Amino acid sequence: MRIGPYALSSPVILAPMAGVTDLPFRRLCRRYGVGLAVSEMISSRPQLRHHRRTRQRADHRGEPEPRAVQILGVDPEEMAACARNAEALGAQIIDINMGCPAKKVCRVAAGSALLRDEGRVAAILTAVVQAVSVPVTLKIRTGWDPAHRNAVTIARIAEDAGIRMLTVHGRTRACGFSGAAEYDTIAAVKRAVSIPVVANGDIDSPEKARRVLDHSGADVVMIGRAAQGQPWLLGQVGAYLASGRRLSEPAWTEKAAVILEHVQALHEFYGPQAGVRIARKHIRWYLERLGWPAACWRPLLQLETAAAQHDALAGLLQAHRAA
Ligand SMILES: Cc1cc2nc3c(=O)[nH]c(=O)nc-3n(C[C@H](O)[C@H](O)[C@H](O)COP(=O)(O)O)c2cc1C
Repeated sequence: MRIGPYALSSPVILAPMAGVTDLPFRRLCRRYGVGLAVSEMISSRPQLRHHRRTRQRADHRGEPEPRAVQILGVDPEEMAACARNAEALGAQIIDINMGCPAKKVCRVAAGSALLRDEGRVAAILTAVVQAVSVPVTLKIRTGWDPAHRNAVTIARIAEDAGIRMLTVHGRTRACGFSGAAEYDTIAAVKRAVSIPVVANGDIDSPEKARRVLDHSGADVVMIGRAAQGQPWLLGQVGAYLASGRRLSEPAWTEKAAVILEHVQALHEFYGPQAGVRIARKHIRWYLERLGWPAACWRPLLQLETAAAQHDALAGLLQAHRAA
């Protein structure tokens, strides 16, 4: 599948997740072969443009092409300026977030709240597409609530505005993350437009990815939470979709090396203080996925310095290997 000049190397895309899909995690996931890894969202508010956090989110050093940056906002001109800035910083794809359900985002009518204002959706998409020379993509939910599933209308607006790929998370804003994602609306979107459609929501195994693509007719899948604590899953899904072949689990030594490398990369990227804090949730996800009891990893989450966190984790992994 292509997004403008870029042919995706895999039918799997890593979902943007604020607080998770930073540069260290995206690099790791790219190594396991995802076709695209979208950055955490960047607010279009001008006063945040030069904020340290914004610069970190737009950082793509050492990441393979195409590099995608997601932007969020309500004002067409601010969104256009934000997209131009992201392009100047090296973004090769601009993704627009109209799916975020967070209260603090929806309160200012951004994210999934925009789905209630189709006129504004058209204005934002047109302004951003005209502002940059790189492809612009869009991520939405199926609608605001189950009585207002307008994803098909939004998809047509997006196609008319020049959007090059549309991701649909199979839940409404009202659903938050509860209940199961549904793929009928994604199928209806796929039938309604000719731009590539990405299916997203609750995809957590190679077989599920296959079923979702078969059911929806979507071109590729996007995976978020299932990649937490097991980035290798993305490669397993990609291989299965491409050839029907089920890759075996990575060897224990590979997993241990990846976990340590990830934690070290977080310490380097954020600096020791913030790095230790941000690494905690990843450590927990990794060790939970390995089936370790909380009593085993909880003490690790109390450690305050990068060296203590790294060494304790290395010791734990080593002890497990030797056991
Ligand atoms: C912690 C977290 C942060 C998220 N941040 C974003 C975001 O910044 N932009 C966005 O479009 N979606 C965001 N999402 C939604 C995901 O991209 C995705 O649509 C959702 O998790 C459903 O996919 P999944 O079931 O594979 O996780 C976030 C989800 C989670 C769990």
